[in-house]
Amino acid sequence: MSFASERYRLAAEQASTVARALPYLRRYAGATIVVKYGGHAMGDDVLAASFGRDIAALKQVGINPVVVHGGGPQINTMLKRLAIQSTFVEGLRVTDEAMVEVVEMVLAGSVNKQVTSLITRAGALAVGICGKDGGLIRARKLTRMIRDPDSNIERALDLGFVGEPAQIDIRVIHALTGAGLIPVIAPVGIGDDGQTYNINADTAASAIAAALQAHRLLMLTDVPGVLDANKELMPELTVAQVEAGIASGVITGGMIPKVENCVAAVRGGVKGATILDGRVEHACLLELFTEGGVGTMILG
Ligand SMILES: Nc1ncnc2c1ncn2[C@@H]1O[C@H](COP(=O)(O)OP(=O)(O)O)[C@@H](O)[C@H]1O
Ligand SMILES: CC(=O)N[C@@H](CCC(=O)OP(=O)(O)O)C(=O)O
Repeated sequence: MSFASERYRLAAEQASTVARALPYLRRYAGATIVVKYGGHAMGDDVLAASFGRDIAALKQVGINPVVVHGGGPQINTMLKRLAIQSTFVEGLRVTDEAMVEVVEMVLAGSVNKQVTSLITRAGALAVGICGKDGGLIRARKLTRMIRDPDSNIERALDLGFVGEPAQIDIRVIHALTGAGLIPVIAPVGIGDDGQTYNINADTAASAIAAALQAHRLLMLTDVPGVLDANKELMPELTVAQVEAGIASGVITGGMIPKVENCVAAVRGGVKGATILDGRVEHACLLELFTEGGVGTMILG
């Protein structure tokens, strides 16, 4: 093959990739996409760099990504160094006064700046904030009820300074996106009394996506999506199917709050919430720029 025809072949290949992406670029032009980036995915440098490039690429093609990150494993590492024991109830970290200080330091400090740097290094401008900034997440103490299996009596569990979003003020997000910047949000909220609250990152992402009336919520995790009893990926789930999956014990553990937060997002007006594999390079682009997507979409 001559040099000229090889040059045309390569160019045709590249052009057809662009042509295939065009309908999706049109579909998502100007759309807000909230991406929840979990702490597990951050451990791998190659994947982390790929995540940063994907978010920067979304911005560069006229989409408005808003990143909400976790950092559970990073908090664990710091607590271990400080010799502080940590316990979880139904996937939530019981957070006392000493611990909430560490949680804020790690989430709103090192992790937030790490995620911001990933995106900025990829050529877009990201700004790291937490739920306290601009009054973004007003939180209230979360109370969890559990039923004693022996007595069948329900009682409230005290999780300490674990919060849930009471009110979301999106002005700071609009101020950033309006200036061409990408908000990167740590899930730490502020109570009416100024108290710092530790908020599960999936819950924060869902509440922010609903408040923004986002086009899509993408939850990056460490499985391909929601799997059925045969461990097969379920590409779509209705709210009724989610409820059935939990009732039958097919959806368990950390996947329960994840699907519930997706349901809350779609009920709150988000068009589609997807759980997808953050261990796959370019997971966000694969989900958004292909017809079927790759993960499990929870439909309203
Ligand atoms: N039906 C299911 N499909 C997929 N994963 C499930 C299912 N039921 C339970 N899981 C578990 O949920 C986990 C994801 O939740 P979690 O560990 O809390 O995620 P993250 O740390 O990303 O927030 C998976 O690693 C898997 O072990
Ligand atoms: C209340 C609560 O459990 N908060 C979480 C916040 C971080 C988080 O959710 O991080 P991942 O998404 O990486 O799991 C925690 O303390 O670990």
